[in-house]
Amino acid sequence: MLRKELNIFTFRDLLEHFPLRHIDKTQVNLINEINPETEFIQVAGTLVDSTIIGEKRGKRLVARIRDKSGILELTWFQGITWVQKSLLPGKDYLIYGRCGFFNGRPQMTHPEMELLASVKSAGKNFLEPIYPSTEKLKARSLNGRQLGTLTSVLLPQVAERDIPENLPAPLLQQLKMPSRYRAYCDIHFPKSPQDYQAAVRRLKFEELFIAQIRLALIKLQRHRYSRGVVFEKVGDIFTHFYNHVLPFQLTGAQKRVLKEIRQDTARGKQMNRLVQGDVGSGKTIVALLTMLLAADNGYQSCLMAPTEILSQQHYQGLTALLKDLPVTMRLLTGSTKAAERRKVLAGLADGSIQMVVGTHAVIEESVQFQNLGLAIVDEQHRFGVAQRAKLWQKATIPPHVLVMTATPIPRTLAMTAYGDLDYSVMDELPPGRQPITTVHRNEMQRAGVMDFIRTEIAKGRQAYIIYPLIEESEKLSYEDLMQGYEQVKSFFPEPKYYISMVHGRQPPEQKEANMQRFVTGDTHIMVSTTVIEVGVNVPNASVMVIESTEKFGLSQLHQLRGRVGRGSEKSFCILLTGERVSKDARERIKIMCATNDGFKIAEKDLELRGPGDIEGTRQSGMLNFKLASLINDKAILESAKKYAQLLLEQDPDMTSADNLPLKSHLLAKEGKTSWSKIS
Ligand SMILES: Nc1ncnc2c1ncn2[C@@H]1O[C@H](COP(=O)(O)OP(=O)(O)OP(=O)(O)O)[C@@H](O)[C@H]1O
Repeated sequence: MLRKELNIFTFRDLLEHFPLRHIDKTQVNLINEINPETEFIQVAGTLVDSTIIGEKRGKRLVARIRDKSGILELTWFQGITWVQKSLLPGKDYLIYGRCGFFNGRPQMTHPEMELLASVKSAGKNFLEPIYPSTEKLKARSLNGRQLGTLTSVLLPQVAERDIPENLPAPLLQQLKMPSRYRAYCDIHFPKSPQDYQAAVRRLKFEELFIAQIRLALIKLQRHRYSRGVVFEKVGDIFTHFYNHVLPFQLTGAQKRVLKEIRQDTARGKQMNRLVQGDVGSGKTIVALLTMLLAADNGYQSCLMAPTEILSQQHYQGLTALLKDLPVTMRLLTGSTKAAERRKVLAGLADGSIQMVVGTHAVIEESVQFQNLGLAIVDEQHRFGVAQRAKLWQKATIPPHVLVMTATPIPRTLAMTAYGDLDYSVMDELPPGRQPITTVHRNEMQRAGVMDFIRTEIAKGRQAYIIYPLIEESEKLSYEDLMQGYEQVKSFFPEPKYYISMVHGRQPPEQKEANMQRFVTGDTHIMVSTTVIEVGVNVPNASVMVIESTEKFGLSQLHQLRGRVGRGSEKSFCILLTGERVSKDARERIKIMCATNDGFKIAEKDLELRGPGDIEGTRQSGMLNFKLASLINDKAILESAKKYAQLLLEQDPDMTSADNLPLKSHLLAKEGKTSWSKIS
């Protein structure tokens, strides 16, 4: 039962099934004293009766408890039959749980219940642990409190040597943390709230510290043992481009990142850098300058984008900038025609093509480079780690890898999910950009929104109207899009207005042609699904209308909004919804209207959804912590990172006596025998 319900297989699993909270058993609330401010309550009373009421989805079990001051209703929606069987009317119970109010009366849903007699006879600690449990287990006398009985029997059998220390003693002393054994005892059965806090802090630190050590180690091993091609000079191509072609001054952030890349690529080790830049922060030019650096040093480079459209756009933009330079760039995607493909492959193999832009077609087996020195992945979270790894195998000395992402990730998440990469942030927008004004409008205000688009078009601007199409195959949203398109056409009739439409069901050439008409300004409005979400650059577009905003997540909304405000004109984002909007969607809209800062939005996204759902981090097992939270434990994480780095700086092989226990713990955890195998 424990296995099935809680994944508890061993004694260790039980020890690591940590309590949710502790309750002070001496504190009992009287029913008539409960008020809406009381969150958790503990009541002692007699079970009056229990009845199953309602039908189908409304079916529930309601029981009544009486103490000397009044009656309290308890409700269950799940495990109804199990629970009713276990309840004994006329007996005294101790009841614990979160209290709500319904029709002015206190009510508890799915409370913890225990016979008062058994609580008294057990004579437990006064700070009693409450464990996560399930309705099935509760009905089998293994509720959140009773699980504690199992642990209280187990823990005294466990000796200090069974839970050996894994952190270095000097570190524990410095941070005034309890031993690992003490922490395990105190997290279950603390003598005081302070002991409990100290235990939790120690165990959270341990989790985060070990994760940070592991990440730092991977990075360290790469810096130590990897070989990388050397870009030793800034040559004529780069210099000419920088002085004569580059159409603007680089921002401070662009210069800083370029400098970091210069350092990485000059030291004979493989670069593995993640550049995280907010939408429109100018990552493409940094990519191009790095490719020029590779060319100056006689190396080929490739730039991979997540979609055909983006590859084509990058290719067109970059070749226009390169036209007077002695380098050849080609495009290679899934839809490259066979004859052209053969030419590109031959050119890459004999070195006559120095740069290739494309989709993941670039990393297929058949693509051989003469001397690939740099691979840039414009990731936007669509390329998996496995694909990146594939790139590295293409050359005897692996190429430098630069991953660029336009989805800002909160610092805590980045430190954990990308801690093994070198990491730069581009948090500065090019000068002259005006903040985008974002507003929320509902269906009733649609005509006003269309009028607004007309006034912007009259000023020479262009507009996007975006529909949610979660899956391109989804019939319903496809029909929505088509209906929307007809509606937009009726508001904006030809020949005064022209509209482009782009969606995933179109053949690539048609998609590209429609896109191109919008890019060149031949059409005024782009009606599209989220295929334009990432990377499209039309600086003249000043209005972004998002239909059914409630269906989009925050980071997606931010990406979409980032398609406007890319020139010097004032831009607007209009978030359209139906009249009724869920609380969550309202919260997202509020954040979007309040800020344009992708990093702030990412923080909020993390708070609202938790780390497991944040885009790009899903595959990362690194984020599954038992106790630590990347939202609430920022300070512990920062300190774990600091001490992990310090430790490896002082003792990179962990050979000192103090660090040996940690080393063996890590190796055991990884199932490895030697240090160099951790990767
Ligand atoms: N330093 C700069 N000064 C002025 N304009 C710049 C600068 N850097 C880039 N730009 C321009 O800003 C626009 C956005 O740049 P780019 O497309 O590289 O952004 P990005 O970071 O890739 O954004 P996204 O991820 O949203 O596509 C482009 O039109 C580019 O030419």
